[in-house]
Amino acid sequence: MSKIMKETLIKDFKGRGFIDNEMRRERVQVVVRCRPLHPREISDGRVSCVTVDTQRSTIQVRNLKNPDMQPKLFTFDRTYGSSSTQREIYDDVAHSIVHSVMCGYNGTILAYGQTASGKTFTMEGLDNPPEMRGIIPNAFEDIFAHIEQSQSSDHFLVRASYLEIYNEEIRDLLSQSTPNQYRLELKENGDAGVYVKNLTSVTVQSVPDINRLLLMGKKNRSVGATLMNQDSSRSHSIFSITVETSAGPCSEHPDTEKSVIRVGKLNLVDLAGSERLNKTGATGDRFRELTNINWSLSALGNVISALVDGKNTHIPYRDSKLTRLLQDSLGGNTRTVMVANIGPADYNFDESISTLRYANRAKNIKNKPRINEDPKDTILREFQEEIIRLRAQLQINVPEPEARVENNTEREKEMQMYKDQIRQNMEWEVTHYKTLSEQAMACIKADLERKAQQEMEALKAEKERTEEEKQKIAEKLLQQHMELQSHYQALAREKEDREVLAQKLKALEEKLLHGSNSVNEKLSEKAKELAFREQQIREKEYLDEERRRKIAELEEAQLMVEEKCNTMEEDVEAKTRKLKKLMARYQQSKAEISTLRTELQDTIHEFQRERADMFLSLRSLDQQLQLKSFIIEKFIPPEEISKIMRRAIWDEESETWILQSMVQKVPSADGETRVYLTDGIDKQPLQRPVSAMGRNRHMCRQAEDAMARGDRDPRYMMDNIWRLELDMPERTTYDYDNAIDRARAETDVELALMEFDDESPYFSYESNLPTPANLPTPARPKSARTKHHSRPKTATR
Ligand SMILES: Nc1ncnc2c1ncn2[C@@H]1O[C@H](COP(=O)(O)OP(=O)(O)OP(=O)(O)O)[C@@H](O)[C@H]1O
Repeated sequence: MSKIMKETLIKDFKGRGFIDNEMRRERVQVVVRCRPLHPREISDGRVSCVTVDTQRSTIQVRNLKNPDMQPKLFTFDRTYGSSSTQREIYDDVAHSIVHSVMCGYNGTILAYGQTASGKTFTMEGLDNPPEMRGIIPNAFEDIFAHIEQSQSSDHFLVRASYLEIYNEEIRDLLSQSTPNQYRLELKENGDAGVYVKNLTSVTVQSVPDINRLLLMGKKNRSVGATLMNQDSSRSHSIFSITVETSAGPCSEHPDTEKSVIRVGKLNLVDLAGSERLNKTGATGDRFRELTNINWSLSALGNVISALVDGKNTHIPYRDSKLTRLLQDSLGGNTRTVMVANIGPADYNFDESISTLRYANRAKNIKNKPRINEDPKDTILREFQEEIIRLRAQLQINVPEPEARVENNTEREKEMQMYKDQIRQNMEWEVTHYKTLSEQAMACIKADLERKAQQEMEALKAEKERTEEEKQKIAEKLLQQHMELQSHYQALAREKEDREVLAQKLKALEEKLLHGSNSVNEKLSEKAKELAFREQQIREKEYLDEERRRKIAELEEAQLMVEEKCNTMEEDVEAKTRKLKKLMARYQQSKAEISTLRTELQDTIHEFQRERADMFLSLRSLDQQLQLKSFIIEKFIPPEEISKIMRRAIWDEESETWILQSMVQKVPSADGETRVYLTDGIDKQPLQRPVSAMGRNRHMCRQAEDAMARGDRDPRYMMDNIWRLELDMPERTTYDYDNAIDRARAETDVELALMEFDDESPYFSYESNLPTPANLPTPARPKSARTKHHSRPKTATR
């Protein structure tokens, strides 16, 4: 990031009062958006109880049921009324966070509020028309326009992931697996902090790419209809965009050979809506969803309170998956903005007040944002190194086969030249000898014949030699041809390899985005638009700041003028005015105290309501627990329960009970592995049963005893089993002559008559049924006469 950029950011945040100079800390920015009344609310005759003052960033809520009650006034960093536009919200709230993510900061934008208050509308908006798009799609456009605008030496790698927390389970919304397979675990390590193991992270190159991911994830999200919202989000969702930036040897680091890599992560969080249990009357799955939503939101509230309190050394991040995932955003190293959404309708008075209180507390959280510079294991660094390696591999010089072909043709030309010379010599000799006399000709002829004879012989010898040489040359040529062939093949293979490498290089280079590489008409237009908008935002901020400053100055000047009145009359008047002012202030303070009192009352009422809600869910959980204990007590033998309890271990990571394996393998001193059977305390070596002496097959204990008694009962003869407990089946009848059996029968009758008492809350007798004392003695069942079951008869062989 250039120095100017950094300074602008700091100035921007200081200007808004988010940065505390000494501590380098930054407040969580909190803005409130109040949506318009729904057509349904209007037709139901609902009216607005909310007044938004965008100039003073205040919001006032009146209780229309109780007009005597003082309206409640809250002040935030910014407030937006029903006429606010999506663009306005993005420019004021999200733009600077997205901007800082591009510079290597982490940023979080969080939408909070009651169900149907407009969280999803603020975060995602509508697809069409484009002006209705929310923070998430606008952030996509902004990120890619920033990349487009940056210098060509800068490289970027953009990745996206999308998850939801549904019923305290983390689900990967970009996974191709079926819903049951995409539940993920949370992990923590020093460098990465809290992260989700195996979460799908997709590299994206353009706005349409990332929009496709958002659409895909939205299809997988858990939504359902509630009384207030047809498409209510039943889970908290987090869309994360990680931008890795390689800034190249820049003005800040001129001597570095390697470029500096910065990693910024933007979390776009759409929380599930809070709802009162007793207001919705939800049952079944909806009840479970709602309990989990309220649970995690109250865990978030507890984290906010603990952070704001300042005295708390323990912040309960581990209470829910949501708070663990937002650990860095609340009190960590992230720039955070919370958008609290409310509905204006009078019947939502309680919920709106509760949301505003929640947001008011969050205003005081302080974070310590820092740039993530050169963190370990960045994917961008890996890609850059791989690209350098591939380029080097592709640049190795390979001699081209054409050169060899050229050599061959030159040799052929030389041969042709020699042939031409010999032919010319011969032609000259023939024309010279034609001019001589006959005698001389005879002499010459004889001489020539002799010479010819000699030459013939010499030629014959030469021919033979040439034949041999020709043979050798042919062999050599063949060998050369084969060599050439294999060389061509090697070259073809090399060419293929190079093509593969080039493709790999192209794919890698395409994943990296460059400032000027990605120039295309549309994007350039977008970049221009972005620059223009940025200018507008700055101007708007400057004007806002100016306006605030002028109001303060005028107020101050007014006071000064009043104080400077010289004449007595003026003095008296001024003093009277001052007195009036003091009186007004006194009245105001009095009113404030009474407001605080009513607020305290409200808080107590709210607390009582929340307690009632909690009690309701606790009771339901307690009932379920009692039912399970009841089933365990009545249907599982106590020794089995204690065995399971001994073997059960609480697994911190998966937050579930797991059963220790019954078979334990322990390496012994002699290097062998012994196998033991364990019930959690005792260990018995697991061995094959010993064969009875003189027998060639294993026998059970009963068979051995029977042998010892001399009993030759044939039913043990074929026993080849480890352990055989010949337990009798459970008794199903009672023996009324036996005192214990009689008591058991009476207890069973009592249990059959018991019902769950909502008030106590314990099991009690059904009120309209007779108690066991009044019961007539049940008729003695016939089978009860038998004291014991007769042993089942074994089939004789
Ligand atoms: N500022 C707004 N302008 C116009 N319509 C809005 C605005 N805010 C919300 N709405 C409309 O209100 C309805 C509910 O909004 P939305 O689904 O965003 O609520 P939510 O808070 O996300 O609810 P839940 O928590 O149940 O998911 C939608 O039909 C949406 O279009």
